[in-house]
Parts: sequence; C-alpha cells; structure tokens
Amino acid sequence: METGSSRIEHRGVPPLERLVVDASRVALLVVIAAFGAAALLGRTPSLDIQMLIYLVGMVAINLPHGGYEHFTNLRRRGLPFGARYVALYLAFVAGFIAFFLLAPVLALGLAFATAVAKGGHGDLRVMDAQVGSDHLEYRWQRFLAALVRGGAVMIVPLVFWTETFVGFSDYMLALFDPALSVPLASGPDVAITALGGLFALGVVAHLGSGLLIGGASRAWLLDVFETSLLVVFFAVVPVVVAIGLYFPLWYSLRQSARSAAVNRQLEHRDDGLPVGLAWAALVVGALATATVAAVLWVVVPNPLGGLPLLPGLVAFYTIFICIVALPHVVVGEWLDVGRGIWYVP
Ligand SMILES: CC1=C(/C=C/C(C)=C/C=C/C(C)=C/C=O)C(C)(C)CCC1
Repeated sequence: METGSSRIEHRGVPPLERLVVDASRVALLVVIAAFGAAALLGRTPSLDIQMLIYLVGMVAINLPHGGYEHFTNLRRRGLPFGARYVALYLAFVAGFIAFFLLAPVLALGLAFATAVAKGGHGDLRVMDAQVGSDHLEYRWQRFLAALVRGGAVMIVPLVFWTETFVGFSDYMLALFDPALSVPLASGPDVAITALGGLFALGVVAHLGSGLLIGGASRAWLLDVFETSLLVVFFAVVPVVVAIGLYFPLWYSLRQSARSAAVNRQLEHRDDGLPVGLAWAALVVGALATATVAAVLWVVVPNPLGGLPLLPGLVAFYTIFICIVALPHVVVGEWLDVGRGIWYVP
C-alpha cells in the first residue's frame, strides 16, 4: 500500500522552518561534541548536574510544548470533539496511574514504550512535513522508521549506559515499592544484548529497504544522517542528559517547525478563538496538568521513592510525564483519525 509520500512541498519550505530543523541537528552535534570531548578529557559532569539539565529541559521546555501541541491540535475542532478528547485523555491518564499502582514493572515497560512511540511517531511526521519521506513507500516502512527513530531514544542508552539506565529504572519503581527492581542485570546482560542486536537489525532493515525501494534520494540520505545522529547522540551523551535534551532540542524544536509549516498551508491561520478564550484554554490545560501531577503525588506510596531530592524528582517527574504522554500518542494521534496531533495535510 502506498502511504509514504511527502505531503508538503520541500523545495518551497520557508527558510525559518528549515532553519529550525537545521538547528535541531546542529544542537545534537554540539551536545555530542561537548560530551565527547568531556569524556576524552575525563571531565564528564557530575550526576547532579546531569539531573538538573534533565529537569530544566523536561519541565521548563518540553512540558509547555506538550500543552501547545494539544492547543494547536484542538483549536477549530469544536466543543463536542474537544470534550470527547479531554474525557478520553483523562480516562487513559487514570488507567495508566492505576496500572502503575497494580503492576509497576509492566507499567514501567509501557512508559518506556510511550517514549519510543512519541519520539518515533512524532519524528516520522516531521519527516513528512520537513525532511522528506519519499523513500518510505509502504506502511511497514513507516512503522519501521518510527520504531528505529523512537528505539534510538530508549534502546541505545540501555545498551551504552546500562548501569545508569537500570539504576534510574529502579528509582522509578521505588515510588511504588522500594523492594522492586527491573528484571535485568546491571552489567552486560543477554536480554540487553539481544535488544541492542534487534535494534541494529532494525536500523539496517529500515535504511536498507529505503535505499532499495527509493534509491539514494535526498530524503534517504537525510534519513541516514539523522538516524545516525540520533544513534551517536544516545551512545555518546550520558543517558540522563541525552533524554533531558532530546525532548526539548530535537522533539519540540522539530514539532514547532512542522506545525509552522502546516499552519502556513492551512486556509485560516488564526485559531478561531478570541484572545481571552485562547488564554483561558492554555491556563485550564496547565492547571489540569498540574492537577494530574498532584493526584499522582498523593496516590503514589513514596512520591520521591525515599531518595535524595534530585533523583527523587527525576524519578517522579519521569513517571508523571510518561503518564501524560501515553494519551498524547494514543488519544492525540492514534484515536484522532481525522487529524491527529502531528497533523500533516
Ligand atoms: C530510562 C531512564 C530515564 C527515562 C526517561 C523517560 C522514559 C522519559 C520519557 C519522556 C517522555 C515520554 C516525554 C514526553 O514528552 C531517565 C529518567 C532519563 C534516567 C535514565 C534512565
């Protein structure tokens, strides 16, 4: 089935959006160079600094962007639709919180899958809108592309930063029960090696099939570059910083470029809401998000996992963001068949 054509004319992409996409690539390159050089000099920043970078990147930059994405998705779509969307969203949030309380280890697996789905699916739509996806002709190719780009966010750091990855995963489980730990060793582990091997195979299958089907097109070459960039980024940059900078510097930047490109193509560029109402929608959204965090804090047995403040906050915030990110993907994209949060006309 033919699904993969780029739906926005790339030659006509206005410079600002192209600059923003370029900026996301440069940002990752700069971070790779900085942390690569620091590692060579034996001066990698302390874990405390890494956790601060994570919290600032995720709370101050990534979270507001998430609110903005819902706002741009829901505007002009009418009240009944918006109400259904919010109700479903809250149902998924409540369901995921309940899942964490009942089966924390499985729920943590779902949280990691959410990060993969959000990073991968979101990036696929950026390729459609900005980078080019002509080499992804079939649905299975698009699925593989999303799996590889999203997989880079979780599987590459699991392989290269195993101890920190497993350690923080245990911290996250400690919110629910301090005795729990992930069913993986912290050293070299068969399951981790197998997952890494499968991921490498996925990269080869994704880029190889793109080349066989579409030839060495500009879109394919850019895909090779960006996929390699993500893999190197998550291999070289310590995991806490890598994930803490990926979402603001890659995901949010590129989604804002995508939505700017899409808005430019839409007939009515204004949001159809009086200024006061747009403001109110954003404030209500922010308060609702804060309420989810407060509810989570109250229902979770140990909100900071009995840990010192910084690791406790990283663990709590990560569980929280995964809980609100799951419906972002499921309700905002998969169930919203008419448009979806990563809309590309
Ligand atoms: C595994 C792991 C982490 C997990 C991060 C995750 C799972 C982030 C998810 C973010 C999402 C879903 C953002 C959406 O906008 C940390 C805390 C970096 C610490 C190191 C190990």
